[in-house]
Amino acid sequence: MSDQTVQQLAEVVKIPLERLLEQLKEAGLSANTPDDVISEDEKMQLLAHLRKRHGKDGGESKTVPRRVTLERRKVIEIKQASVPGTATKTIPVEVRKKKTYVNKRDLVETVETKPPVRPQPAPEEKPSVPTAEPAIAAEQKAKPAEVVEPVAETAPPAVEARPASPAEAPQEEFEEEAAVQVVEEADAAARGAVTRLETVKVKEAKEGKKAKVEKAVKGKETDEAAKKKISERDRRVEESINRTAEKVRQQALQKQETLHRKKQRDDGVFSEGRDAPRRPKKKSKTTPQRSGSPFESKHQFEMPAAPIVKEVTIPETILVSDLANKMSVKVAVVIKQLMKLGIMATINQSIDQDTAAILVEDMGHKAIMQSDDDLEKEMLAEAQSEENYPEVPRAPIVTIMGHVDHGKTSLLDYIRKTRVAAGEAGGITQHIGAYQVKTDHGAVTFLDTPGHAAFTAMRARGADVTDVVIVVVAADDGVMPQTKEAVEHARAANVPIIVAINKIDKPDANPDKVMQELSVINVLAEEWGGDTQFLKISAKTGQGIDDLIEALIVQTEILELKAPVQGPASGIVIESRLDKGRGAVATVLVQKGTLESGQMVLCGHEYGRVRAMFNENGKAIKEAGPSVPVEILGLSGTPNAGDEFLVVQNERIARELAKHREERKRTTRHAAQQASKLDEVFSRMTAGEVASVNLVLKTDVQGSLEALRGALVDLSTSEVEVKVVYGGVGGINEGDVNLALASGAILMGFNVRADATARKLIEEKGVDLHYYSVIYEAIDEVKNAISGMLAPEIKEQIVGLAEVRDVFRSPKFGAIAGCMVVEGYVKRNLPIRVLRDNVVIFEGQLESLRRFKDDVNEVKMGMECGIGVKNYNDVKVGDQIEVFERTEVKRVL
Ligand SMILES: Nc1nc2c(ncn2[C@@H]2O[C@H](COP(=O)(O)OP(=O)(O)OP(=O)(O)O)[C@@H](O)[C@H]2O)c(=O)[nH]1
Repeated sequence: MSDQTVQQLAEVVKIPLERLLEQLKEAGLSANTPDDVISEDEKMQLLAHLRKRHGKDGGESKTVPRRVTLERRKVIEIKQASVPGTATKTIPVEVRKKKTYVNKRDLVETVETKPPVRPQPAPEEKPSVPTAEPAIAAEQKAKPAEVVEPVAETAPPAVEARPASPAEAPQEEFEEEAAVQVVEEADAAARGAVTRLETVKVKEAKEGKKAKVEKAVKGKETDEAAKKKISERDRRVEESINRTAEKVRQQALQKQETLHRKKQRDDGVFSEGRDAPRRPKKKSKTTPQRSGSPFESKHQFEMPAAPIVKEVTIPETILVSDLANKMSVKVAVVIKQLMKLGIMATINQSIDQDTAAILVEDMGHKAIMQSDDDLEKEMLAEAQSEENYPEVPRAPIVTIMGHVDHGKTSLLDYIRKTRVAAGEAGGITQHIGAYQVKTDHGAVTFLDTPGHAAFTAMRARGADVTDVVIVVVAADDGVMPQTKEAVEHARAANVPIIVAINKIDKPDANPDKVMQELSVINVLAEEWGGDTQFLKISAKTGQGIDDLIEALIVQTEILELKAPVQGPASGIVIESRLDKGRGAVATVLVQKGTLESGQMVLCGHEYGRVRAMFNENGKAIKEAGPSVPVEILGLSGTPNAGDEFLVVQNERIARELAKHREERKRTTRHAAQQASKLDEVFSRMTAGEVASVNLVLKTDVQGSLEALRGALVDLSTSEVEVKVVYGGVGGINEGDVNLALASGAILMGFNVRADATARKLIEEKGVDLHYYSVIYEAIDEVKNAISGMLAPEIKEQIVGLAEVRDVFRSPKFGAIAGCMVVEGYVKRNLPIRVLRDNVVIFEGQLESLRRFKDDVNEVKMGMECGIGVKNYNDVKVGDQIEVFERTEVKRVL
């Protein structure tokens, strides 16, 4: 561009001449008339002045400083000759790198890479006092600017006021779209947050979204429309967030409610099984809330305003913990209540039905008594078919008893050998605890457990299987103590007796003597006017054995033994064992119905499907009818001999019943222990429960047995009968305990003690055992028990037991027993008894108690000591010294 006059310049830049002259003057230029020539340099001088002045005035200073604050902005001056031959022009250029525009505090400038959009003035609002500056700067537009941008402030207002260029319009749309997208993203983020049930995150998303939206929208424009958009988006975002937050809250509430219910269930609020209120069905996700606030469903369980009266079913015995559970209270509460009733019980202790009932009523609930039998009957009724099947005659079940060596085993062997093995040629005879023999008149089943001990042990477990007892007496030996025991045990069980006088082949056999001796104990032969069949046999030669079997058949006819053949089987477990290869093997005796292979059976507290059945010859069989012993495989475990077995319809019932029995076994132990206590005779008598007091009596000598038996039986009144179910001489053994258990009897030891095995059983089963050393004490106690006048009891407690291992003679003390204390402790000043074979042979005091050379007061279990017994010098090795203590116990009825 060549030099111009002021007039020309004014025309070019389109400002009044006067104004230009004035500006020239202000700039200190010499040109002051319209015709003065202005050089290029002067033009630049004028531009610089104007710029300077604008900077001072503010004009665009509001925007400039914001921009110049950008550190990366670089202003350079480019010298360029716009027209060849003319002087080069200096163009100030501001270089801004896009990235460096980021200004965190002012987002408007961060987003923009172009000059900020200002409110567009209407064309007439053009500045009334234009300056030369824009015109000069406008020239820069022509220059190439790929990497540089024109300085924003050099753009004339007209340029700024023009509508957005076509290039800017899509950019604007894009930004709007971006903003919407941000909103959508935020929404999506919020939805994502909702699904994770994280309210906090939702909040964050909310804030994040807002910021983004603001950024985006502000970056675009700040006019009213934009604000409206922002507020509209804000509202939408807000709504979306609120919606998601609401969802989150509802889900949290649902979760809370579920937990609340679970806790209530755990606390036992709904612990009443079937009676418990049903849980409301879980709402499906799509099901809308019924109405109102989402908190509506939170408290479906409301604190009751009045105490809840529960109907508490109480079985015969119940564990403290179970009782607490049934009343939905803590165990500690029940224990406390029991203490108030004077009962100290622990959580695992079982209490009887009456106590439980009192406690339940005390706690404001209703007690419903339930007998275990009822419960089991109910379950059994469900398990078994109700149908009554016709009964047909069945084989008798026979047990052989007798004294040692009188020929029980020989008799059984002979019968089995001749009858079973012969009949089942090739079969491998095996011991399965019972077997059946076929005769011309019918079959007979023998229990292969000879002896009254096994018989009574079985009875003690509640299994009265035997129909007939054969008492074997050796003709050359006569009636012996165990012969009498056998008779008494058979009588206690109310089982008819057949006497087999064995060894008749022997030259010194004297059957008459046997008959005579038996008549003394009231076993009278038919030919002597009695009702007992006597057979003379020889287990060795087989003489008379056919007659014996025939007699058995006759007895069966008299007894009219019958059982149904049809229907589900039931019976008794004879014995069981665990076989390495076959698992649990049980011999069962079918009493009713027919047992078939493949059926589900319940045996005591074991159950299982019968995988296979074998008879006594090891032959697999498919079914077994009444009185048939059979070995079965497939049970879950080994049941006890004497357990009942029965066929049930399905496994579920079998499992439930087995579990119930197991539980009952656990809880009824305590109850069983109280079954036959002398203390309770009167109360049970008055309650109409007992009409007889059964006693098992063991004494030191025959004389005291007879005296005691007679005196005790004489105590019988019109209301109660005192029965000595068994009386014998000698220490109390396992058989005696089993007999007492089987016949609900009280055990009495007169100057005798129970042996170790018997003591263990007594403790385990809780049999009531009383020791006496004076006859009238025993008589008085039974008398008082049945008359309800129980005097304070002088209770003897055995505190220790020492075994004599050696005996020394001392000139000073006489016989000194070198002992080992095997139970409890030995105390010097306590009374003692000397026992020989569990029979009391001396009662007195200790003279000396020593450990090594020292006199001591007490010696504990596991220690050795020297004992001198006062006034007794006959202590022998193997004797026992029992130390006891007498305490007075007040009786409570
Ligand atoms: N002469 C003869 N001897 C017999 C007879 N019965 C058994 N014996 C013998 O008597 C002895 C004892 O017989 P067992 O059958 O073992 O007697 P048990 O009663 O079973 O004996 P325990 O099992 O110890 O109680 C054996 O030596 C038999 O051989 C018989 O009828 N005549």
